Amino acid sequence: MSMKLSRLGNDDADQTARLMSASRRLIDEAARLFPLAAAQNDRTIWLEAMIDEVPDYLYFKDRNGRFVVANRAIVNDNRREGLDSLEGLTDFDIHPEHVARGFFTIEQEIIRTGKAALDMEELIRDSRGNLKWLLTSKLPVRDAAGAVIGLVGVARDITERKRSESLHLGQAHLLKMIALGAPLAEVFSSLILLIEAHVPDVAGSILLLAPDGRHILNGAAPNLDPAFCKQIDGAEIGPAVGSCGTAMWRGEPVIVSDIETDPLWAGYKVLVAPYGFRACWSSPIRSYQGKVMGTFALYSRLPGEPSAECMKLVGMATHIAGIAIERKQAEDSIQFMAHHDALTGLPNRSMLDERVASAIEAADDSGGTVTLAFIDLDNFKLVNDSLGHHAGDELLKIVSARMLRCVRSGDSIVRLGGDEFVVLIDGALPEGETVEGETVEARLQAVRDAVATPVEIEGRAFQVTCSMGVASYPEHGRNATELLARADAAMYRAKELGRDAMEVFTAELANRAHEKLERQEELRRALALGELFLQYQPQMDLATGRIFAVEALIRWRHPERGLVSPGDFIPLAEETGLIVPIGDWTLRAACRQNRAWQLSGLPPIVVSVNVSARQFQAKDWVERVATALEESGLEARYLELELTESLIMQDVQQAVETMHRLEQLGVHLAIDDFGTGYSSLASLKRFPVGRLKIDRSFVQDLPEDNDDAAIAHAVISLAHALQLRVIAEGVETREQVDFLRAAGCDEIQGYYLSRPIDARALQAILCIPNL
Ligand SMILES: Nc1nc2c(ncn2[C@@H]2O[C@H](COP(=O)(O)O[C@H]3[C@@H](O)[C@H](n4cnc5c(=O)[nH]c(N)nc54)O[C@@H]3COP(=O)(O)O)[C@@H](O)[C@H]2O)c(=O)[nH]1
Repeated sequence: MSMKLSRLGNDDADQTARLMSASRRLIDEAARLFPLAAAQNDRTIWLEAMIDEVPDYLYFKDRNGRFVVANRAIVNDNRREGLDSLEGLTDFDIHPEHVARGFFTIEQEIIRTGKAALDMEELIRDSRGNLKWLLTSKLPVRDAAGAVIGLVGVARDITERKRSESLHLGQAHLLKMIALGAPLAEVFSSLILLIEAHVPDVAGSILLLAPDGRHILNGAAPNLDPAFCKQIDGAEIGPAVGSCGTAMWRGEPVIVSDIETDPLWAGYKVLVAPYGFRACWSSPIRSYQGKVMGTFALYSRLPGEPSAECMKLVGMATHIAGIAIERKQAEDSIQFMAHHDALTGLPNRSMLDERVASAIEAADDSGGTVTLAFIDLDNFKLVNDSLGHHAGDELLKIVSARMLRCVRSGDSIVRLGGDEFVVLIDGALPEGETVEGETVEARLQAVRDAVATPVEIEGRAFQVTCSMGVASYPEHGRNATELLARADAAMYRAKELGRDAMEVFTAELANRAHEKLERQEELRRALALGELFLQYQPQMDLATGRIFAVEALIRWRHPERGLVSPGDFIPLAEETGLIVPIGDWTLRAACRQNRAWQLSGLPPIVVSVNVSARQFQAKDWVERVATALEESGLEARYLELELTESLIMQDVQQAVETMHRLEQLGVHLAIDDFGTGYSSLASLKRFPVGRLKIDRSFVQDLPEDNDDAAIAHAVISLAHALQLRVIAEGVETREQVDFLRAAGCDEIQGYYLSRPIDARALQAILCIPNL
């Protein structure tokens, strides 16, 4: 028995041990007294007086299950009218048949086997109708000869413990439901049922505050009539809108103890009257930050106020409901973010695939068609570069909203990223097919017109057009990927044709797209097979005539097409991202070559390397430069990186930070093609660069062209004012050299000095003292 007792809590074990020892004494006493029981003597009186003081049930039954002795606790809980004692009764007299049968079976087993049954949990209903949990032990009683003559029972009321256990289990179950993402309505129903199981005669309800913060939405009310709930759904909250509408409005609990008389229910009591509810106690459900998200209410058929215990349960319920709602909201917002673009709120690429797939499915069922239009804004970069990202974002939001207004509810506008959008429409363009009385072409034209309507941002008005490429299902592609690729190819064609145009995919475009893919593969192979190599073009100091630097220029020796100029493959490499590995290769090869020249005894020079935006924006770009230097053994001061204005202007802040990190490495920085971009003079002074390179386009018509001459003068004086050196590129003639020297230009590069040549040929030039 001690082993069994050890399974109980300390308190329970002590008490049970105490009761068991009292029972044992009672057993001894009863065995001694039994033959005389009919004529109770004085000793039984004091014995009964003693056991009557014990708050637990204590009784002795004969072999037939008849009570011989029963203490006051069990008698009180099973009192029937006109009955002061249980003596002579059996469980069949005081419990329903099925309950009594259960007790009887166990007791007969104890009597038959002589073995005790310990710590049994039993559920009974007492004479007041209350359900009670008992922890019961029953032990056989033997006479002097060892024969079982009956049994002693000890039972303790453990209803409170069971109640709190079931509450804890219920809470744990609810939290598990929430964690596993069970539907909110199911969580709410379970929560309400849990509270209803612990508060007698109430019906629970959870209402939610709509996202507009003004209206009530049904949450759950498993034991309220759905017709009643329907009447409340959508009601506007306010200072006198029943208990819940008022609790949401006030943001505090509203306890209405009599619906019939309370003014808060004046306009609503007729709704609840048919269901017989007289009291309604409602408490707000709040978010972690305290925002009201709904209410938890209990309806009672009796007028009155809730007990403190009941309000404690309501507090627990509002807390759990709050967690469930917040968890659902977080899940919804993650879900939304995964499928929508954060800036414009439009569906994103992942949603496009789904929508195209279901549009295709619907088209297959109806024998219809689907049109996909790829849109790229034409002058978006200009806005971003000149007015900054904030203005660019504003523009994207305005254009998105306008496009949305041009399409029907069944159509989709998707933002792919940057300034690229997709319009998805049921129906095909080429046949001029009409959807709801309007041709698809007219609808797409409306989108283009909406984009092209002038916009005013930060007090400045401007116009943005778009290039649109269109592909249709089933004519141009069988799935989202194919349709998108073809619409994209058509959009590129529209750009090539001068922008602000709409192009439909054609077989010719299909060939071009195929060719492009092939060229991309060829370029990838070229890098792997070593078909790329570098040429170097010298740069001369005009004051000393010394070749102080060279620009590294990439070349491709194509096995069939011969020498391919970078102008033919760098744009493709940039578009496809291949520029990153190609640029890495160029950087490492240029550093290695420069170090090789130094080791061969030539006077040290700087090697200048072109950098693309994609390379520069790579997170580990500075580390890549450091690695190239380390691997080659070249000192950082013999490397210069040429950055274009447009590259820097894509994100000035980020660019300046990266430039500073490169400067700390000791690398020189120059701005290439100066004058062709849109760098503001104000930001120029923030860039840690050493040189400006005047673009070839301003040099080629010098000295005759007055405009170019003026530009060259302006760039030179600006650079000098900022303590920068100036190099002119594309210098081909003696006249140009003379003009530039007279204008104060520091350095030159161009065919006048030398075309780009390979490393060995350049070595020969470097050996010539001064040009
Ligand atoms: N990201 C990288 N870009 C690179 C790399 N190598 C080259 N490039 C870029 O490709 C563009 C075309 O380059 P290329 O055909 O090599 O033309 C260069 C020179 O050959 C040319 N040049 C030089 N002097 C003259 C001249 O007197 N007349 C004349 N008509 N052309 C001349 O100019 C080009 C150099 O331009 P720049 O870089 O702006 O100094 C070109 O944009 C290259 O930048 C690479 O490795 N990575």
